[in-house]
Amino acid sequence: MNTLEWKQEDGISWIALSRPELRNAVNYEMMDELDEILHKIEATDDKIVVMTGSGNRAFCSGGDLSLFHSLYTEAEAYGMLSKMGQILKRIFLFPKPTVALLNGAAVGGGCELITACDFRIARRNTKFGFVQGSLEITTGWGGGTMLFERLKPHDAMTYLMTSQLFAAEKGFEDGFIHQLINDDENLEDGLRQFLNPYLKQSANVLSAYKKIWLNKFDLATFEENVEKEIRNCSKLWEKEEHHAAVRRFLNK
Ligand SMILES: CC[C@H](C(=O)O)C(=O)SCCNC(=O)CCNC(=O)[C@H](O)C(C)(C)COP(=O)(O)OP(=O)(O)OC[C@H]1O[C@@H](n2cnc3c(N)ncnc32)[C@H](O)[C@@H]1OP(=O)(O)O
Repeated sequence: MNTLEWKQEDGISWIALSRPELRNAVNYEMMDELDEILHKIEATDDKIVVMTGSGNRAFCSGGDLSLFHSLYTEAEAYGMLSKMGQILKRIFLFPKPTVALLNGAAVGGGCELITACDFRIARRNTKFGFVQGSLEITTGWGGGTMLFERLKPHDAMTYLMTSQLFAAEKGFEDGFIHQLINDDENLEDGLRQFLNPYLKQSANVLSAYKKIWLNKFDLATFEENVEKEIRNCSKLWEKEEHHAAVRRFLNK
């Protein structure tokens, strides 16, 4: 694995996004490795999947703009967006409970990635934000559709429409972040404290309850809405406003 680290410990499968020099931005290799590792984890008797980032600055900064800025047309954008969209759907529908441990900022597609997880845990004052609007696009990996399954509609619309960065405390108030870890606490210890009651259960019990949660979904409509979201983002991607916004970021 070049872009991820995977370890299994005490019933937990840990996945760490590992491109800290680019704030764990997602490239094609990371997508392929994520897909491979999720397949492997599904076959283990691990109870819970924890996804985190390497370094202490970012969980994930979304798509790798230095790479994806070369995608110009709607069709080119759709190819990348739908590839990662499939992986986010896989995480959202994963048969074991999934947890995003925010070691740092989760922005853009990185915020979509944490939304695909069942639980989110963050150190106080960690920032998260669906900043795609500031790049003249919308969520493009399915995270917008998934957010409406995690929050009250008004809060989901505020997160998406304002393109703002929020502190973890705001997410905790809204029920998006499920545990805040204090600055003087070790991040992993704080996670284990949150997970201990879950880890006391068997893998079968945990996956059975995850299945009950997923059974409520009209899967066909969910998948259709994710596809529409990806198509919408692809259309906006092609516009000059988006390309100019990405150039501004890369030339900052
Ligand atoms: C559907 C998803 C959607 C898509 O793929 O279409 C996206 O996700 S679009 C990308 C949206 N993401 C962003 O706009 C986030 C951009 N990054 C940031 O806001 C910051 O980097 C932050 C808050 C994540 C971390 O800030 P910090 O001050 O700690 O770091 P720097 O900004 O100085 O960045 C360090 C270094 O990393 C490079 N970098 C950061 N994010 C990306 C990225 N998404 N793609 C490519 N490169 C990224 C940044 O340019 C710096 O590089 P350097 O060569 O050291 O200047």
